[in-house]
Amino acid sequence: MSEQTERDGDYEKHGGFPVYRHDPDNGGPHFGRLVEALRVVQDLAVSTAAPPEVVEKAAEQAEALAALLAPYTAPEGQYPAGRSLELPGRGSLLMLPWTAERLGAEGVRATGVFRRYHMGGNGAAHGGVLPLLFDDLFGSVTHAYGRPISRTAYLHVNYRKITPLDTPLKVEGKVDRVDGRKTFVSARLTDEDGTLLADAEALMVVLLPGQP
Ligand SMILES: CCCCC/C=C\C/C=C\C/C=C\C/C=C\CCCC(=O)SCCNC(=O)CCNC(=O)[C@H](O)C(C)(C)COP(=O)(O)OP(=O)(O)OC[C@H]1O[C@@H](n2cnc3c(N)ncnc32)[C@H](O)[C@@H]1OP(=O)(O)O
Repeated sequence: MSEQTERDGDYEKHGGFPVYRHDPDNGGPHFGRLVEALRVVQDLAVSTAAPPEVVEKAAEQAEALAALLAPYTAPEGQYPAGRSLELPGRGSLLMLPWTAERLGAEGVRATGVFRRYHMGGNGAAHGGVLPLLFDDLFGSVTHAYGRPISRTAYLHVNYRKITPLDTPLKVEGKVDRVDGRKTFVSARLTDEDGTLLADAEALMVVLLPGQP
């Protein structure tokens, strides 16, 4: 493997995408703990008003943590973040810390909560995190359906009700229709009572050989 991320034009008939494989170790024994601790830090970073001496100490510790990890930067597809299927958000801080409960051709279901870090205004989830949730779900839906690697061409979200924080929620997505390179998908976000909070539909387009 070269210094560059491995790219294979015929990577399971996908486009010119880096090779991604599930990390069966989920990053090893401590990775999930690290990601959760960092999520707590994110929650606190957006919701604390600490005095300057505490902020200074926190900044020093954050800088020390960054310096500890920096030597281990790896090429795309070769670090556990995003590939650790058993961890919330697949171990990626970018993703919502949700867990897939069903992952198959019939559809994908995930459960989780929006946390303090995801707040928009007045105690509700930020409108921008719902498309993130749906977009990532649609990647999984398309993959689990057995479609080659595809990119989102459009994503439409209907915000039906305020999405609460710290409340167990469920999202379910499925393939509605396939037409050549096009996969039409849809999903619903509901609370535990089944109340519809948002729904979305998207078009995923299969990448051509070598397409980024
Ligand atoms: C993640 C799992 C990790 C765990 C590890 C385990 C396994 C891993 C294995 C696999 C990983 C699984 C999933 C993750 C993989 C990938 C996810 C990546 C998701 C993204 O990263 S997403 C980022 C945001 N996304 C973009 O950044 C797209 C930018 N964009 C483009 O790259 C082009 O735009 C493209 C390619 C979309 C199309 O371009 P193009 O030139 O190839 O094709 P063209 O334009 O001809 O469209 C073909 C047909 O789609 C119709 N069409 C197109 N666009 C339309 C629209 N907007 N509305 C209505 N119809 C549309 C046309 O009308 C035509 O239809 P028709 O054939 O009927 O005429």
